[in-house]
Amino acid sequence: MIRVRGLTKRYGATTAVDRLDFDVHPGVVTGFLGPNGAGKSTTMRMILGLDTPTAGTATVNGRRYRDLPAPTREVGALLDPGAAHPGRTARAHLLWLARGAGLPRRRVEEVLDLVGLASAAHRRVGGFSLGMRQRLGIAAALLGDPGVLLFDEPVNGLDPEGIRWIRGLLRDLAAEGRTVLVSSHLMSEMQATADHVLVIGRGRLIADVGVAELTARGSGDVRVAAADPAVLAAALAAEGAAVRTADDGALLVGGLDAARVGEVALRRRIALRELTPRRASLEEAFMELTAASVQHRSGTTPVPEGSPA
Ligand SMILES: Nc1ncnc2c1ncn2[C@@H]1O[C@H](COP(=O)(O)OP(=O)(O)OP(=O)(O)O)[C@@H](O)[C@H]1O
Repeated sequence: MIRVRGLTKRYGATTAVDRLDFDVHPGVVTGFLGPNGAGKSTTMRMILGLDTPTAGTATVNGRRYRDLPAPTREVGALLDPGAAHPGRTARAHLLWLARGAGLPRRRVEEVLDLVGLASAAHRRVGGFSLGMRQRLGIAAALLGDPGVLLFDEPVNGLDPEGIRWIRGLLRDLAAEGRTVLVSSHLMSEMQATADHVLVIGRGRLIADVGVAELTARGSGDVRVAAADPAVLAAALAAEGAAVRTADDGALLVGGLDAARVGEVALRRRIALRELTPRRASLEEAFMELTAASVQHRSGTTPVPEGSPA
């Protein structure tokens, strides 16, 4: 269990983390979501004792990291996959870590197996792909068999097979009763992986909510394809709807439910090819939540074309 209370970090005039309060519970995957610069890495570094809070506390199993008697057996983390020495083999890197933490040699072979690196254990880390380096970083995090795990952007730069593997691993670790906190700016990834999300923007907590509840809270829209979309779009706009056009020419209608959209089309005698009410995806719900706290926004408004949840 991770507990954060009043956690604050200032760098000069920048407040990177601003009075955060949250708990991360065992047995579920908790996503830590926020746009770039929101303060996710800084928060994780403070939980791991790598940065000192300006104010507030972060504890793991009731103690600050530096007060844990055997930290590697209680908490493991993947922060920077580039951390291993390139000239060392994967096995030598893990043996070095195990020795430092007073862990037995056989644990190194176990974690190499667990992350699928057993056959590459004798190879130098310098020749590893990004995916292999991520696996090695995860092996290091799991070395002490800790009950609390933190992963900072673990899917960054991975191919679909690597992403699928990490997704399964995170879910398995949580199912074993561990506390799993995983940061990401990829909302779609969290929708597939997390049970619960903590959303932050500009160092502040915006939401601490179940994934199902968050997507239900988003406003959603209606997707409608018609023989004459321009006429239908004008008719819907006249009824007060917000109408956008998707890449394939279908209309995405906000502010009216599917029944009303159907009635408007019938009145104008416009044949419909599709009429689909869509729940907001996690990405859309997230965009609504963070719109006010995003630091850098592009000039265009994307039209997410997610499948209905
Ligand atoms: N060592 C530091 N010195 C000064 N400012 C820092 C330092 N570390 C982080 N910051 C600032 O704190 C803010 C939060 O950064 P942080 O890296 O925690 O965000 P993040 O949510 O992890 O984003 P990203 O996904 O881009 O890493 C940013 O404005 C960043 O520039």
